[in-house]
Amino acid sequence: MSEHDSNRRNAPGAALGRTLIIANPVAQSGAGKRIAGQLQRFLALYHHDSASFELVYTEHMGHAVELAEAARGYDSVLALGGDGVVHEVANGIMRIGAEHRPALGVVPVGSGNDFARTLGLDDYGGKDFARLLTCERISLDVGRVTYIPATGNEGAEPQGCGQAGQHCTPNPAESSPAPIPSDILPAGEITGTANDTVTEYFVQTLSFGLDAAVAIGTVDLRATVALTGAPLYLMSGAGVFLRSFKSYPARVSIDGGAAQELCTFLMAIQLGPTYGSGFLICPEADPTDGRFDLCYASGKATRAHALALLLRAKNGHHLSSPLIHTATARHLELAFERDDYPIQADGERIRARSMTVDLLPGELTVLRPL
Ligand SMILES: Nc1ncnc2c1ncn2[C@@H]1O[C@H](COP(=O)(O)OP(=O)(O)OP(=O)(O)O)[C@@H](O)[C@H]1O
Repeated sequence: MSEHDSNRRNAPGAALGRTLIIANPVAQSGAGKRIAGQLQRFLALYHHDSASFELVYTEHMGHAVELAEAARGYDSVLALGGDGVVHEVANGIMRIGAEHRPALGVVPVGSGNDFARTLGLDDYGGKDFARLLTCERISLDVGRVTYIPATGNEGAEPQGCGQAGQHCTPNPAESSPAPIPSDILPAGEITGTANDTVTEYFVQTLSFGLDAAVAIGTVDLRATVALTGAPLYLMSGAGVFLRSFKSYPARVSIDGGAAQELCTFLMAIQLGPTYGSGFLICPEADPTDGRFDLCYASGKATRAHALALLLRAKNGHHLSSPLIHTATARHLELAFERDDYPIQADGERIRARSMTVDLLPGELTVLRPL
């Protein structure tokens, strides 16, 4: 190898190779566009070969899936935005055959940034671009969820859960989730023929129940309040606990075991340890260990008790409660009593009556800053 080649290989940014940056201009209330411009200027000044970077802006929800799917031939795709855009870019990349799949990198400019936190980018201020150029390629596990999209109107109100108590028999008028516009399409790919089965991937979190309602609630809230990060999630959480507190009866089978009837107010299936902008729901979760970490609540809980538990999850202190259960898994079958449960994958809403969840070990190459 010549000295020139060696310098080039060790130059900042060499690990990225030919790179497509997919930027959400409206992420974090418009900060996405400003930070993408700053990144472009930084790369033009400091990178050894600025021609190997291309920047493209998303124009609408779901666009990042299409842009990433078309990135075959690139070495890396950087998702600039929040967890929603990371989710879409990951889904686009996963549609590319494994041998041609670019690596996923993140420039976190969002409200939650939980996937970035898993990669050690929690103190990223949107300006530390040099860190992007010194990174390593690692293989991370990916979650795959398969479901038939639901319309959101089927099923009776939950009838309660035996021992679970008052919280399982809510007043329907105060507890029905807001209807979801029909133009919100899943990030996943329609793979079925008869039933339009959707296959969708996630890189950080899949959950249903009150925690998912809080994440979904931030979407509307951020349009009206100038908050981001944990304060945004706490405000959304206050609304959910005041207006929509209830449990979500579900039938859950883990790794092919007998189905359990759960009356739970939350169930999280995690690849990384946090969701909801840093809530440490599964502190031991590790996206390189080939398994999901699960956390679910089961048993009688009042509204105040459930709220206290969720707040304690900010630091992982919820785990000492007898209501909280943990497990690990590679395969889950979930069936819900209704098809309008709040369900989120990396913060994006899914609407389904049942779903199958599988772990794909080491399927995604990810750029982790050193
Ligand atoms: N150009 C666009 N116009 C409107 N919405 C868009 C556009 N590009 C992407 N979106 C949608 O914006 C939503 C949120 O994007 P993103 O996750 O990047 O930022 P955020 O909401 O600020 O952060 P977080 O997801 O971490 O809370 C996603 O559902 C995405 O599909």
